[in-house]
Amino acid sequence: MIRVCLIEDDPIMGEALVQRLELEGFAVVWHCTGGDGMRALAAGTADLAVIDVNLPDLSGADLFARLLDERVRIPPSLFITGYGTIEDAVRLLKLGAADYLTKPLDPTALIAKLRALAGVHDGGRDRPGDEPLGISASMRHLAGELTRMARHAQTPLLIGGESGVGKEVVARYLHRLQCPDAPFVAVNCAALPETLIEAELFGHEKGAFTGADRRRAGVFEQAGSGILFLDEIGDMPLALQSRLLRVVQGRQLTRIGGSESVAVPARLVCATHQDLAALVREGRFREDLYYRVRVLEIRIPPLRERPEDILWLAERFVADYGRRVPQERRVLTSEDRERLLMHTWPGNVRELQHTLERACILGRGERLALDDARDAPAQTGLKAQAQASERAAIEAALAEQDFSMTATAARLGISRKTLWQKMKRYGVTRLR
Ligand SMILES: Nc1ncnc2c1ncn2[C@@H]1O[C@H](COP(=O)(O)OP(=O)(O)OP(=O)(O)O)[C@@H](O)[C@H]1O
Repeated sequence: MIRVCLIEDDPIMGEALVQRLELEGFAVVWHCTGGDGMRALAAGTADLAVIDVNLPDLSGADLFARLLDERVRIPPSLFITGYGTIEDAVRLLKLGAADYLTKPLDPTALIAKLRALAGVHDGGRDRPGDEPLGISASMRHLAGELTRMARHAQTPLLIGGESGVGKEVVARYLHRLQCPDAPFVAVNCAALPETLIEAELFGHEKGAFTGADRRRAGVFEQAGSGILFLDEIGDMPLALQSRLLRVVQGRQLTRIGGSESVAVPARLVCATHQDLAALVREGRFREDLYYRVRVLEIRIPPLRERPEDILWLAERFVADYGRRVPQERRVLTSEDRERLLMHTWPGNVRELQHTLERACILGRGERLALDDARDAPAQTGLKAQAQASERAAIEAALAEQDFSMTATAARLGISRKTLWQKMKRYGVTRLR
């Protein structure tokens, strides 16, 4: 059983935490003053500590600093701060705290963090829909909304949010909640060649066009009664948007070259990092389709707006690496945590994941090489220079072509798919 030393002076909060922690299978010893807590930690009988920063006799931070001075082996410690600012958290992490939570305290988030620190998995993680999206209030709220939305299995949903925030992860979460045994089919409208999108979506009959040597079901059909995830819906060519609208409205389609109507029971979940309303105003996205696909709508906040998720995700990515490469298990130090919290993550979760993957690969022993990872794409050498100028050319062409994927790809003489892949590789987004 994991032993938790709880240092909390508020009697109501302390009692509630003891009850909840014991219910979750932790053994808790509760101390109401900093002095008592310090002596308990010095005795070395706890596996984890939960420490309120504001204690009557000495602050949680002072308590921690004194134990450090006395060279006590302090267990991984999670602080409860009343201020909720990153600066406070960073100060505590600098001292060596494992993590922090802000008041009002979310007990479920506390349990998740304690389990992560103790290296145990959530008991229910393997149940469908239980894999959490994050521990921040906004991601928990979003998970709750998805639970409600899962009950309306045919209503289209639009997921907005910057590139790399986890739109596909959220769509898959909805799928686990709604229909885990039905298909989940994902299509990226920006990566598909324009000439193939129609056949890919709606399928075709044998002989419908040159090369159509057999009947083929499109993704709408492949999704059956599951979920069809159309990523980057803002990049759907205008000509196809009216056809998509007809299918979404009538819930049936006709394959290219065919006449038979095929029922479409799948739920349509679209995603975009663009401002669809602005695309409508510019005449690049049909207004009627816009209203049709966003009957339900959610926006995933960028990582910088939910800093509580940064360390939680980071722990998961490092643990994932350890599972994949057991001979190279790495551990985040307090300096690593501090550095991760200070960065604003313009590339969101994807950037965090890639940074930690590189830091794990380049690390040694238990240590991650976070600095080296952040500097990895350093602009030295011929190859790096060629890549830097390729990236600059892509950014310039995108701006020149008003961020249209099709026009930019044509301007650069490459396919939309290649353009998409290069943008992903260089972390180029199309935000104005
Ligand atoms: N909550 C999460 N938990 C674990 N991994 C996540 C989470 N959110 C995002 N990721 C990871 O971050 C990466 C980007 O996520 P995803 O592809 O869902 O983002 P996106 O918003 O759809 O990106 P894009 O707009 O570029 O298509 C993926 O590798 C995904 O596994």
